[in-house]
Amino acid sequence: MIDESDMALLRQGVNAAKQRACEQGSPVLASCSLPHPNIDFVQIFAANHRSEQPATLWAMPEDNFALLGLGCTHEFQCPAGRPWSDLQSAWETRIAKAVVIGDHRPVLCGGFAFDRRTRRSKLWRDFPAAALTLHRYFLQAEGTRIKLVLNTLVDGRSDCEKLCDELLKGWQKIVARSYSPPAEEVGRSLGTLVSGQAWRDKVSAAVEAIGAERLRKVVLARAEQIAVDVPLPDILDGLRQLHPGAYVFAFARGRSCFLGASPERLIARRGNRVHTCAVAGTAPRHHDPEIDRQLGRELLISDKNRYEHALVANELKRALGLYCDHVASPPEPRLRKLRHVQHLVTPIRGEIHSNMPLLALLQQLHPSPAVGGFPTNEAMAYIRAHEGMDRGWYAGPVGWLDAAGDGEFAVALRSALLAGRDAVLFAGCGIVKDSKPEDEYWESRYKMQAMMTALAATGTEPA
Ligand SMILES: C=C(O[C@H]1C=CC=C(C(=O)O)[C@@H]1O)C(=O)O
Repeated sequence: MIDESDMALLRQGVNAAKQRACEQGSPVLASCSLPHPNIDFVQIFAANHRSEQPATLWAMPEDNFALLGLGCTHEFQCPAGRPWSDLQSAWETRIAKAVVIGDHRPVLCGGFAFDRRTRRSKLWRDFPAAALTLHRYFLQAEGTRIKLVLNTLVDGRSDCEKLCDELLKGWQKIVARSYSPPAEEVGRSLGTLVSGQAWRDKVSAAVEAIGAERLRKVVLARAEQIAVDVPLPDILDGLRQLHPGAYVFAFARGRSCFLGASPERLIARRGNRVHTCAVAGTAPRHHDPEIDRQLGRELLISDKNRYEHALVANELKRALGLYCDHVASPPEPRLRKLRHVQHLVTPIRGEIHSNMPLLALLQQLHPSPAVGGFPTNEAMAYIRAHEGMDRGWYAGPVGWLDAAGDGEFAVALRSALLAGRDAVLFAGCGIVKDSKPEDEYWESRYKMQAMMTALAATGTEPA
């Protein structure tokens, strides 16, 4: 696993960082990467997500790409009212002085709350408004190539030999640990979940508000609480297998694990190329292929869904255009078939101005009308006043950012917050002037199936 030559590299990095720390009088990051044999990311995450926090799992099964982060070397947060680009500046400052040994770029993983202006409820207390973590242990898989990255902060008085030894022993412990189910039921008090009927009423009220006010679209979300008996490794494997084209993610903090399989890319940056995607407008799937195709054809020509979709695509293009050249997208939305629903999608690309931080663009794109509404400010005010729940990280951006400013963030949809044997599932629907409460309710249920199936549970509807 980690042999003597790897240890020598680690020592070299840590010693160099100590020397730099002495010169500048402040701690320096040592980041060392080593090749690693094949290892099951899901098993390692599940076995360690409670003891090595924060813990991150990120997988794009179809692309054979996965990240796993355990423990914290440093967490970058963003105080309320400050732009997210501050977080990126702090990261750049840290990385400019770092000692990096190996052919990798250090990576931060984490997420942002949907609405930084609402106070976190008890349910989401372990999830800050904005948190990107430099994990102590980090694994990256691209195809069959796996790298282990060890990150540690070194100061002028650090005992380098001891630091290296602790890192090594820590990793050995992680690999040896096996998954154990949660010891007790958590039994959290979740407050009142909105009943199905009450939510339909909220949709009716939103349709009226859309008729009467400047508001043209608002996304209303709902939550369902269920009991879960499936072990975490099976849930995560289920997500990977059921949704190979999705972003499969899990973030463990405190007693909770926020996980999901999102179909929605908010931003991906490689060099100056950026890609986003409008995903809005939904129809169910059907096991009969002919009916399924018919549902798809109807979705493609549905005025209501095309309108709902166009608000998202236009707004994403506008926001991208503020920081990018050559913004381009196909003229018509396409159909994307997921396991339980089909969506209208419009991929959009551009070339970002070279000095523009990814997190500045991310903040421009979020909340898109796919999760907030249109116009954004009116929709957010409506959600705050009427939705009646804290979305936490649901519908917020989650993903990763590397030392060169490349990264990828998905919108945290098709997700649930798991604590012990409780799960709270979330789903929302874009409400426009022609929305029908009953249809939207069923749409939200289909969307929840993405998680329900992996949790192998049937939803219990609050009365
Ligand atoms: C807000 C959600 O979905 C969004 C993304 C795709 C389609 C949507 C729709 O058709 O309403 C929503 O805008 C969710 O899944 O919780």
